[in-house]
Parts: sequence; C-alpha cells; structure tokens
Amino acid sequence: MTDGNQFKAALWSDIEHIYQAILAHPFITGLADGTLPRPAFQHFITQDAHYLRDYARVLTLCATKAAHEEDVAMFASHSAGAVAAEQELHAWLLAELGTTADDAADVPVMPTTLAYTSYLMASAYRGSYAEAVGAVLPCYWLYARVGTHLRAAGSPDPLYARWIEAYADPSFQDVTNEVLTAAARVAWESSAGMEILMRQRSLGAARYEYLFWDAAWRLEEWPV
Ligand SMILES: Cc1ncc(C[n+]2csc(CCO)c2C)c(N)n1
Repeated sequence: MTDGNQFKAALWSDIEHIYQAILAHPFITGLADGTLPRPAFQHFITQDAHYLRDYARVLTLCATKAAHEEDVAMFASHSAGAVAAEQELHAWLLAELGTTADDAADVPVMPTTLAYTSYLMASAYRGSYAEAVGAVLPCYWLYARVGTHLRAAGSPDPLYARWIEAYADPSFQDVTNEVLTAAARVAWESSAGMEILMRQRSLGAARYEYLFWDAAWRLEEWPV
C-alpha cells in the first residue's frame, strides 16, 4: 500500500546504518587497501560458496511464491544465471588461492553461514512472497552498494580487485534494480501489516550480511 519509491526509501533507511558499519569494517577497508589477510578472504569465499548453494534454492522459492509471471521468470533466472556467475567467480578465486571448489565444499558450514541460510530458508518456506522478497533483498542491495563504493578506489591486490569488479559491474546493478522493482510492487500490493513483516525480514538479513563479513574477519569456527 506504500508508494514504490517511498517504500524503497523506508527499506534503505532501515538498513543504512548497517551499510555504514559494513563500509567501516576492517574486512572491507582491508579489501580496498590490500591489507586484508588472505586467510580471512579464503574463509569468506569458502563460506560464500556454501551460502550461494542455499541462496539459489531460496530464489527458486521466491519464484514459486511470486504472484506475477515476470517475477517468477526473474527469480528463476537469477537462481540459474546470476548465482552460477558468482559460483564461477568463486571457483576462479579459490584456484588463485591455491585450493579448489571441491576442497572448499569439504570445509564445514560455519555458525554464521548456517544461521544466515537458515534464516533465508525459514523466511522463504514459511513466510509470504513479500517476506521472502524482503529477506533476499539486502543480499543484492548491499553488495551492489558495497561494490560501487569499492570500485572508486579499486584495490592494489589483483585478487581483491577482481572481486570488487564483479560486484561493481553494471549487470549486477541491473539485477539489483529488478529485485528492487519487484519489492516495491509487492509492497504496494500488500497490507500495512505485511509491509512491516517485509521490512523486518530485510533488516534481519542485513544484520546477517554484516555478521558474514565479521565472521570471515574473525576466522569463525565452531567452538566445540
Ligand atoms: C553473504 C553474501 N551476500 C550477498 C552476496 C551477493 N549475492 C549472492 S547471490 C546474489 C543474487 C544473484 O546473484 C547476490 C547478489 C554474496 N555473494 N554473499
């Protein structure tokens, strides 16, 4: 029931402090100035490979729940295409780091990865289409914003520069805008109560986005 642009502004104002905290995080500043220790980057890419497998499934659930055919096609194509592109990037980065996607798959799923993917799965399985879209949106939006922010300075480290390029790429900004358009429309078609749930799902996912960087920085493992 809220106008699309107003709703997008409300969603962004909910998560902007998290975006600012991500930009200030030593993982991100280290990517930009090249000081990020390789083990933290490798932890991130390895956990992200686990994350992407579940994320692709969550996008197919969004496709299943969508009311409009164009949203069905969009989420199905993102699940098949956009996630595959990221997986290719990860396979390349893992090879550069001296390991393989197969070996990375044998590394356990760490606590924050499991918590975030479980949150996404629960939102998409149990929630409405609006809640599912709210949960997947920060993943796109924060990466598009972080990528654009980092591109300005690049990175002296060629591996980190390659990662930054992927998320600053205009095609990545396009897929983000497609999901934002779908989110604005579903809000317009939803009740005020459902809009609140959608915003809560988005805020929760944005918090996990911050935690995901932080977990890699801490080289998070299961304590027991
Ligand atoms: C923790 C984490 N959050 C977001 C992304 C970015 N991302 C992953 S799947 C997808 C949708 C289609 O490509 C996007 C934007 C990531 N890689 N890892």
